[in-house]
Amino acid sequence: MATSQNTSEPRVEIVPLEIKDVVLFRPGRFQDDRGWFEETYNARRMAEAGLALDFVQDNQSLSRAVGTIRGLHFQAPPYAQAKLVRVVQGAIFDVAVDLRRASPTYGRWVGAELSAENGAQLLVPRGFAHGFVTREPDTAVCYKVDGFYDKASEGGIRFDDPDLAIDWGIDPAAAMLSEKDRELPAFGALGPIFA
Ligand SMILES: Cc1cn([C@H]2C[C@H](O)[C@@H](COP(=O)(O)OP(=O)(O)O[C@H]3O[C@H](C)C(=O)[C@H](O)[C@H]3O)O2)c(=O)[nH]c1=O
Repeated sequence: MATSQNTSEPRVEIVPLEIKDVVLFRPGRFQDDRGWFEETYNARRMAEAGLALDFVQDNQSLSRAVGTIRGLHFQAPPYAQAKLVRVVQGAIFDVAVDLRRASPTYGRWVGAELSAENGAQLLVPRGFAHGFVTREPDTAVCYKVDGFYDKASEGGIRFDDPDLAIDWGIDPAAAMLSEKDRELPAFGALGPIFA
């Protein structure tokens, strides 16, 4: 009978990004001959890393086509949401846009490659718009939010806004979008939503 060997101890890896409040990290995987095990979320470890949030809802979406873009979305206060995003199947380029008027990085975006393979997670604080483009077919994205869904407070910005100039790595004309996302307003049309 084969027995598995535990070949490595995981450690949380935090990768600094250009917008310091958006955090990219990897919880760490216990690798052995069978594969791996990972604590994908641990409230105590998040608190120890200074990333404590009270998540109240888990979401999951499946996007079948490569080049599917979901976003850029946010919920306005008092229903703003921080998000902890990870990919359980496939891969995305995940993007956060700083909408906090008082922020030195207001109107700036930051992105990271998240995949089932790399196990990376992106923590997007309240005050940001969030969106992603899929890099593989049948990509499943799971994310925790710290505020309940509130349709009336939903807002968004069109993915190809020229002022944001997000490099999605695809031809914008080839993007798969929902009708809702095709109709999203320009960044310049946003009012003062987040202080
Ligand atoms: C977000 C959400 C949606 N819905 C319903 C509303 C629609 O009938 C249906 C699809 O919603 P939507 O087209 O907004 O789904 P996405 O385009 O994936 O939106 C999400 O994509 C980007 C990347 C985000 O960061 C947001 O969390 C979220 O806006 O699910 C719910 O019932 N609860 C929810 O929390």
